[in-house]
Amino acid sequence: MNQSIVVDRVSKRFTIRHVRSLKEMAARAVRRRSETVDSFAALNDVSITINEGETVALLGFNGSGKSTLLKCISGVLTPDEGQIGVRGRIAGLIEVGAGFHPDLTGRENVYLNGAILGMTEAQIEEKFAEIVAFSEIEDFIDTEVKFYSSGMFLRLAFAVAVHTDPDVFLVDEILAVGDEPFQRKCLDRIRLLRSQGKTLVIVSHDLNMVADLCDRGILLEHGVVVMDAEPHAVVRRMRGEE
Ligand SMILES: Nc1ncnc2c1ncn2[C@@H]1O[C@H](COP(=O)(O)OP(=O)(O)OP(=O)(O)O)[C@@H](O)[C@H]1O
Repeated sequence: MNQSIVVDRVSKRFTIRHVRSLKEMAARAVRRRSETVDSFAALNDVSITINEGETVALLGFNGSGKSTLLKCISGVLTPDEGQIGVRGRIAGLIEVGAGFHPDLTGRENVYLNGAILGMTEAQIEEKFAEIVAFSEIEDFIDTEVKFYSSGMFLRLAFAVAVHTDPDVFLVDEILAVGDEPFQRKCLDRIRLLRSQGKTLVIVSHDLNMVADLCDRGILLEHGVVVMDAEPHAVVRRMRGEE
C-alpha cells in the first residue's frame, strides 16, 4: 500500500512569555529583561505513517498538539526537528477563514482560495456554480466576507476545499460551527471522499462521530503519540473505560 503522509520524528517547540509582578518587572528592567521566556514541546518526537485511503482520527484533550500536527502536515508550520512527506494535493480546513481576504467578496475569495489550494482559473470557473450551490450562500456571494457569520465562512471554505479534488484532506474541528443540516452534508461529503480512496485526517471533539467515521485513531498526550489503534478503543481509553 502506498504511503500518503509520513511524519518522521517531528518536534515543534513554542515559547511562552510570562510577565510577572510590577516589582519583578522593575527588577528585570534593570537587568534589561521584562519577561521570562520558557519553551515547551507541543510535539515531541512524533512519528506516524498514514497510507493512501486511510481515514484517521487525531485524538487528544485540549492542548495535546493535534492542531499543531495538522498545521505541520499542511505546511502552515515548519517542524523544528524531523521531516514530513505528503504525496499528492493537500486541502486543509484547519482555521476557518484562513486564506480568505475580509475585504473581498465571497465570489472573489472563491477564486483566491481556489488558487491557494492549487486550482487554475479555468478549473475554478468550471466548478464555481457547484461550489456556490454546495455552500448554499448564493444570496451573499457578492457580499464582502467580513460580514459573514462563522457558519457562512465554514460553508464557503468547505465548499472550495472539497471541490479542489484533494488527495489528502485535513479537517480540524471546524464542523462545530456549521448548523446541523450543513454538518450532515459535510459528513456525507467526507464519507464520499473516503469511498473514493482519499486520505483523510480529522480532528474533532465529537468522539462518537469520529470513531464511527474513521478506520484508525491516533491519541496524542502532551505532544506524544501514546496510542495508535482502532478508533473506538482509543475513545474508550480517553474516557477512562479501559
Ligand atoms: N503559535 C503558538 N504559540 C505558542 N503556543 C502555541 C501556538 N500554537 C499552539 N500552541 C500551544 O501548543 C500546545 C498544543 O496546541 P494545539 O492547538 O496543537 O492543541 P490541540 O490538541 O489542537 O488543542 P485543542 O483540542 O484545544 O484544539 C498548546 O499548549 C498551545 O497553547
